[in-house]
Amino acid sequence: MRPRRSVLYMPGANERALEKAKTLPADALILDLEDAVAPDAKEAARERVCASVSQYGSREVTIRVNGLDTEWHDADLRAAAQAGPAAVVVPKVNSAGEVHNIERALELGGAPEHTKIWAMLETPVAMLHAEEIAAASDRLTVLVMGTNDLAKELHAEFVPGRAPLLGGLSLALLAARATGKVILDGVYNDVKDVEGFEAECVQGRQFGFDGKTLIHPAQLEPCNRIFAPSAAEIASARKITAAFEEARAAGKGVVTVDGRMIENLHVENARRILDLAEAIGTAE
Ligand SMILES: CC(C)(COP(=O)(O)OP(=O)(O)OC[C@H]1O[C@@H](n2cnc3c(N)ncnc32)[C@H](O)[C@@H]1OP(=O)(O)O)[C@@H](O)C(=O)NCCC(=O)NCCSC(=O)C[C@H](O)C(=O)O
Ligand SMILES: [Mg+2]
Repeated sequence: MRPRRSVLYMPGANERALEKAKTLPADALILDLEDAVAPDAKEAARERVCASVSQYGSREVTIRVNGLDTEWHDADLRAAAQAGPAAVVVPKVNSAGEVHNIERALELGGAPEHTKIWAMLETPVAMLHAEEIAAASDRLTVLVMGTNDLAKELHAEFVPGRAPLLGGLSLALLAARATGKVILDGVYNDVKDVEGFEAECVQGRQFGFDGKTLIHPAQLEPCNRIFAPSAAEIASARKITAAFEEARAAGKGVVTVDGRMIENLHVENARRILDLAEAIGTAE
């Protein structure tokens, strides 16, 4: 299991941020060629980003290309295919057909097998097509929420608790889980609002997101903490797996732990928690 609690965007034209990220505790990075890069800086950013893919140690490094309907998309995809990041992040994916086109372009561009597709879901059409997008290709491994664009398209307001976005978030989560893909929550724009950010991380985790996309280094620590299993969750998961194994050895399929019924499905969840803790390095 690969942890993707914290996934930090960095503007591809910002040399300082690209350098700084080499020391930051992000599980994954998105080197951005899209929204965070001005039109006249797109080509220089593409060159810089592609040249720096291998410089981030164990962090999972991805490149966000410009959208399918832009003049930069084809050249971005060709360059990214050659650079061979862990994934190409594609904004505003709206259909399975678009995923197939991206897949073909990566193959034609000579992308290595390990370069996957992360599709951004950020339009009303994408929400309604979430399952077909998620299921379109084995190369597509991660769905990424684009909540700024989604709010804009919906004419929705940003409010604590995100009520206007919950329908879209739920559809995307259902699609991810139905197709066995990882799913990342959208960004929180107010980098100074620590309390609001933490509340949104907790909400995202409760929803079932695997992690959250971020825009500022200060968001890393709370995000890593909130999306990691707590010590109490790890202890409980250990107790559940141990009790269930004991029960199985005694020929039983169900057992109680601390007064609660435990069946195979709870054990599967406990194992997922232990695998994640192991991958993060907090299992002990
Ligand atoms: C939001 C920012 C513009 C704030 O920048 P700034 O005011 O420079 O921040 P600080 O002065 O507090 O920075 C402190 C140091 O941290 C480095 N830094 C800042 N941000 C990053 C980053 N993202 N990655 C790595 N390092 C970063 C600064 O260089 C400072 O370093 P030092 O000088 O050594 O102290 C800025 O944070 C920023 O640009 N963030 C990313 C914005 C971005 O990428 N936006 C696009 C992606 S989000 C999106 O598109 C959402 C989606 O599509 C949707 O629809 O929702
Ligand atoms: Mg967007």
